[in-house]
Amino acid sequence: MTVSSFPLAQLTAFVLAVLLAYRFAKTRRHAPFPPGPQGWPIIGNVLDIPTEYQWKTFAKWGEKWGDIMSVNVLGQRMVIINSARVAVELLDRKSSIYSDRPHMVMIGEIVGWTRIVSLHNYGPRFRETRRLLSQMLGSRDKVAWLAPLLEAEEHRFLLHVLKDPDSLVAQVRKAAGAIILMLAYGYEVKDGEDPYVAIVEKAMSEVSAAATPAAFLVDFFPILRYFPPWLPGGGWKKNIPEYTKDLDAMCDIPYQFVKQHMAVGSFIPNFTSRLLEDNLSAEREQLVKDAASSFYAGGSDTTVSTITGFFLAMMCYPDVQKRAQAEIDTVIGSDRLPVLADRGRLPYLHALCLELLRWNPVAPLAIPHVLAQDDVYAGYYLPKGTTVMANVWKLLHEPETYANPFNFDPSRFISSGKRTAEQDPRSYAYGFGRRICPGMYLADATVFLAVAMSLAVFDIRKPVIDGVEVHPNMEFTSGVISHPPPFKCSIVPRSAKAEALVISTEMKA
Ligand code: HEM
Repeated sequence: MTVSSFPLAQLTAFVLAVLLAYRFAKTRRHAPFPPGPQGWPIIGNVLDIPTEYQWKTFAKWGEKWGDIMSVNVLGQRMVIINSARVAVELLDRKSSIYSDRPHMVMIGEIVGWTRIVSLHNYGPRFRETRRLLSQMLGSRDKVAWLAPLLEAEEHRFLLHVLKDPDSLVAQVRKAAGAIILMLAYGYEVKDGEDPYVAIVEKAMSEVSAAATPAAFLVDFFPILRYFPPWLPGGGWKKNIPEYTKDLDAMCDIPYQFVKQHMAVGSFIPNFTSRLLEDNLSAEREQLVKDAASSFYAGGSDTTVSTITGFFLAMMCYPDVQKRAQAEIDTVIGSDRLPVLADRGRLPYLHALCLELLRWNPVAPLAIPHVLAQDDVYAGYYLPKGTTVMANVWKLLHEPETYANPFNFDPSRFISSGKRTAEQDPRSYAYGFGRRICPGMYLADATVFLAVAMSLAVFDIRKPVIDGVEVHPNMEFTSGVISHPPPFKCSIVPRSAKAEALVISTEMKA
């Protein structure tokens, strides 16, 4: 093995060099692209793109190269948008051609995640899945019908946090999973370890690790998928069987749960059951199954980041917390918990939820879009197949749009006297055009309930350890989904009455 691996390594290197040279030669034939940093021959800007916090580097590059710029990644062009104007003009207004997704060979094609809507190409299957999701979640009014379920789940969350404040993040995660599993499959999550939550969380953690840009060379050179695993550099293949098995389990097991319960006539109506009532073709059944899994894929980790970030923000900005609590006390009082229908009467709470979306956006670079046909914009040539990334983080920290953008200040979204409210961050935080987040009304409602209910009953403070107040790290993580860093937090009931309210409400829930 050791004797033969040297020529094999050389052979692999040779084949890669040929592939790179071919890609480079192809690229040079193209007309001018939007400007960007000078890259190296063949590999382009690969070495310039950091592996972490890419949105910060892209924002800095934007100062030099402008609102629309481009880089070359191993011969593939990637356009970066650093302004709201360009994002709206391309991704919203020309959405019919800017709504494809990157071709992810490893996680998408080989493991099979292309069955989930976020990785669907723009086409009939994508449109049908979006139509089905929209029937349930596509407007504020539709989500208002789900209010009793969301409120019950957030009540349960309060009780679990009351009993064990140190398990905050686990409880946020569990509540998000419980909402999705109930909506998609009518499945009620058990207390303690839940087997269905474990199945979906495992598949989700695998895809988030594998979906990191440039994680696999095969995404750039699809021919590598046909190389045997024993060649040098073939180690990426070893996880494929496990990843595929876990994805199948995530899609199949909750779906079978619905079918079994429908067969005996005992089920809570849900997204899947509503679509399974007629006799379906095998193809249609597959589509319904995959659409239901898309709920979890899109909604499990995202609201978790925003709600956990809320607890971090409240510790660090006690004045904001006091003002929000004062609003609840005045408008709702202390005899009941806030509900979704109260939102219109709680403008500061509403503004607080907007500021959470803006302050540290959950998806700082959204999900990349891909251009389906050649386009020309502002004199630049953008060929079919170009990956287009909107730097959502930059759009939401633009000083011309948001005064003192690094301050956490909900009042920026409230008009007063001569001051007009700043741009609603939901215009960008949920993405763009035909790919805009299909769960945004659900996310909006879930975040509002978690924030309003928690502030109604808890005081959230920095922990005191050995008599010293501990200041948390505030730097959110890097990644497709950005999370608050781990932190400790003191969560105590605001009063005996608040505590009793949590306990009694849970009994009703
Ligand atoms: C605070 C919470 C959330 C935020 C900030 C958020 C944000 C986003 C963003 C930025 C995208 C990419 C849009 C684009 O490509 O332009 C997206 C896609 C998606 N989101 Fe959300 N999301 C959230 C919650 C949810 C929830 C609760 C669901 C559950 C149904 C969901 C389901 C999806 C799906 C299925 C996609 C893929 C859509 C597609 O590719 O067509 N999201 N989301």
